[in-house]
Amino acid sequence: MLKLILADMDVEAKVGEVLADIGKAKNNNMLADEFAGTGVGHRHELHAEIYANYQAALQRGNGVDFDDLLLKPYRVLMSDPDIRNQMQDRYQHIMVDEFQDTNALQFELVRVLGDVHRNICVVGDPDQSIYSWRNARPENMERLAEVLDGCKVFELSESYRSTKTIIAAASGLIAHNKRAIERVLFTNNEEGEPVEIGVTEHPEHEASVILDVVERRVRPKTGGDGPGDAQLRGDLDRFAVLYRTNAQSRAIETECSRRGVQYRLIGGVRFYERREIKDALALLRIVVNPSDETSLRRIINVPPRGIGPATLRKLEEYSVFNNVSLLDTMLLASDPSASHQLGLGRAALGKVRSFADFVTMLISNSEKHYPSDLLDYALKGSGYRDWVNKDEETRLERNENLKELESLAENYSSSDDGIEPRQALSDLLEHTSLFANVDSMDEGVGADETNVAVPSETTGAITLITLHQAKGLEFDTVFIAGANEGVLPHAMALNVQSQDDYEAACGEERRLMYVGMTRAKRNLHVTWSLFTSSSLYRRQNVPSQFLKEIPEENVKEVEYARVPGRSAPPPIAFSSSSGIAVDRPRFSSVRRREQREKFTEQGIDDLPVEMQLKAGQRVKHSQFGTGVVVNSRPVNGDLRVTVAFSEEGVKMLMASMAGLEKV
Ligand SMILES: Nc1ncnc2c1ncn2[C@@H]1O[C@H](COP(=O)(O)OP(=O)(O)OP(=O)(O)O)[C@@H](O)[C@H]1O
Repeated sequence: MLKLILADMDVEAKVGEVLADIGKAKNNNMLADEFAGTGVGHRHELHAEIYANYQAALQRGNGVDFDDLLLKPYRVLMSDPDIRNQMQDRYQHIMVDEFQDTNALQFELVRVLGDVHRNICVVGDPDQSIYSWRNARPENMERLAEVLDGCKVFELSESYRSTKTIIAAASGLIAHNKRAIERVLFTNNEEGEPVEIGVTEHPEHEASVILDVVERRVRPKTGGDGPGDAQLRGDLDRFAVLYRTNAQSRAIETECSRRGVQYRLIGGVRFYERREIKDALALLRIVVNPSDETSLRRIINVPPRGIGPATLRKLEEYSVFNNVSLLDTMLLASDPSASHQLGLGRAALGKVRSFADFVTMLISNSEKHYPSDLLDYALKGSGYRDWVNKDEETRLERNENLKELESLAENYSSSDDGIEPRQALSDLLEHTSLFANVDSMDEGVGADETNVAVPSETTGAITLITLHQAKGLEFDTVFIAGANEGVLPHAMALNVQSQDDYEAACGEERRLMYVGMTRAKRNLHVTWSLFTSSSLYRRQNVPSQFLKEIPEENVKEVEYARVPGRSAPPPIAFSSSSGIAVDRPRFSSVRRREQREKFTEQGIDDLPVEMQLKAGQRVKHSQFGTGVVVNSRPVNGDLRVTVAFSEEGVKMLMASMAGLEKV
């Protein structure tokens, strides 16, 4: 929808940036005109204008976005005392978990709803705040204590989950963040094993190392035939592999498949994000809300029915110019003067009319037919079912998914409880909307056109999950994979404008690592890889800066691959299939300290020639253009460079990833 608005306005703006600004404004309780007044400059004015047009388009389509689901009720509560009283009376006790991840508007909603009875109980941990990019405000915890008179604060400092060593390791890491409250966790659990930090060759090798550890742990003392053994499969539930980005699951998935180890991929393509489910629900949504243009656009030419982009464009132009809905515009196709008005030829008009007639027929039938019959008819009548069946490769999976949706629709298809068919359809769609967006926050989630098989939610499988999604969960053994600089912390946190931005962004990445580490009950393994791949053209990685922040007395280092420049020979006995490590005795503390000091004290002259960028050096960047190095500092074998670009201003970059050319 936003792309269309930008095209109509004939302006160039980045969709992601505009949506982020609109979301931020809404989460901070600002309508478009209020947002306009909060800043200056061309970009701000443009985004404010786009926000206003976006809101008008939502209203035309009788729709709201997710942020409106907070903003609109809040505005109603604040402007209508009757509704406010009613709601305050209905919710006499309010409990909120993960309060550190609430935004400004959620805070206000809780405060207003609980203002009469004042029975508010919230739980949260500012050290686990990982959603600032969704406008979360960890300081809401302290603010609530300030605004609620007589509020009692209970410190929950005892961990019942993890071993002493894991708690100490995670606490040592998070102590590197600037924190408003320095919470000290303790546990009465056992001391436990040291946290294992393993260096591997490349992601495939890393996956292999992880699976080796799993296999060793689940292998029975006597009998059995490896993890394929039924008795052992239950064991696999105790393991989880955590990673920063969805894309990282590839290597681990492949290795699991290769070894026949069951895995459960969390955050892959979920049921409601699968293409056929979205298409089927779009058909039903138009029936309930004929002005829902997003849904109409989704299936107007799915399956292909000859209403191509050029025809759609003309329909949309007419719709926007005359301020009528897209479906109403399509219905004009029956009018004798339509060809002239819409600027469409006879063939195109016929196709538009035919589909518009089909949709109106569905709408009228929704008065008398319950959702399961209606869905069946919609899929057949629209040609969708035949279209799905044409694709040999995917038809089984897609039909199974549609069948599952029909089973759900059946739950809403009985006249026994006196609910009318149209109301039943609304109820069904409301149910699906709630589940369709639960926590689908992470990058990479929601692939649309190609469904990836998601292993069933059975027991007996390793969990593969992003760090963000692992929040709140716990496992006996946790692997944090890909602990490389640029991955964790993510490159986005490294390539920022200023030291303050860097500290804020890296602080959040550190909290993410902290969340990951505290998911482990007994064993924690953190791995990183020396190279980006096994190919000849691979690039060298740098270990995550977080690794050296974990107190060394809680760590055991294992070299599954030889680290260049380290004098000690790698204590590895490679098996024929993969690198099964023979544990290396720990460095003595003195030697380790010497090594670290050497590492951090490395000067610019020790770096590869192309990375030796000193103040005053002119450089060129593919995106930011030319600039001058203002400052540079070696960090962990890499170089943090501050560059003043003539067009784009000052940016802080990591030399290994920025691709800076000396000019
Ligand atoms: N009082 C208790 N006695 C024994 N075990 C407990 C107690 N409280 C919690 N646990 C156990 O400790 C573990 C962590 O508890 P819980 O998930 O409630 O913590 P949490 O504070 O929500 O953690 P996080 O926010 O880090 O996910 C669980 O396995 C839980 O069963």
